[in-house]
Amino acid sequence: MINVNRLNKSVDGRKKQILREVSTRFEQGEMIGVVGPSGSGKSTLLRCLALREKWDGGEYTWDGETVIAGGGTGSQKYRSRCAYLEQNPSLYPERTALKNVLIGQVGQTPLIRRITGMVRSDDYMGAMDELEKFGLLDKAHVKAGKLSGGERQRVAICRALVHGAGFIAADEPVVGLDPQSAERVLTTLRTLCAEQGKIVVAALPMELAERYCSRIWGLYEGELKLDISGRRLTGEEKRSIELV
Ligand SMILES: Nc1ncnc2c1ncn2[C@@H]1O[C@H](COP(=O)(O)OP(=O)(O)OP(=O)(O)O)[C@@H](O)[C@H]1O
Repeated sequence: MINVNRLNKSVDGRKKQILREVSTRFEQGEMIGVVGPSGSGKSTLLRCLALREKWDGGEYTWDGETVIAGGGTGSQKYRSRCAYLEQNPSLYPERTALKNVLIGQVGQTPLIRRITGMVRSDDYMGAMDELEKFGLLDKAHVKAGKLSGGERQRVAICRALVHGAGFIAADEPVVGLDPQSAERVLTTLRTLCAEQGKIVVAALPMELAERYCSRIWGLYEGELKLDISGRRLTGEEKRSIELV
């Protein structure tokens, strides 16, 4: 169980408030779609939840353990359990898919390992197993720069899992993908929740959140205005977050 109590976030020396008093709780196995108009704070919320941004105030607990109390970014111990997937995953283009999976993501793996690319041999088997599960075995030795957008997203998901992420925050993970690749990425994420108890929070267009997520959060001007189970939004709900 992850508990968020009164998360506040501002920028520009606290002049501009981006997230306001966001409180919620969620559990293993949930796939949550975050919807809202442009600028409503979706990316900021994801980065705060994945401990990639400093909180101005609020409390964050995981299974009763305090991650953040009264603001801050939390410790490396918790940061390494979260993955933050960007729209265009930042893979090393000249390194293979396998190597990208092995050496990990900023915030999740130590700097020395990312620079040198040093890996342990048992990690190699784990990474190959993960790539196989995601239908990427034939891409393991292809340079990341030569992969399609959907393949890159799936490599980034594998990388997160190999490095022990239990919580994945995905910022518009299917932007720019063709419908088939988008479906594959979202089905992959949904399977991780259903079968492995991972938690995924993803900023998505409303129609995709309605179709793939078990729960939907609606943000408007930094406030969590909607928190409903995954289903079609009513007209009133859409109007409450100005998505009509
Ligand atoms: N570092 C920053 N400095 C100043 N303003 C910022 C900063 N980060 C975000 N903002 C502003 O905060 C608001 C929320 O931004 P955020 O990217 O979280 O929204 P979003 O809902 O993800 O938007 P979009 O759907 O367009 O990606 C926007 O008005 C944005 O311009």
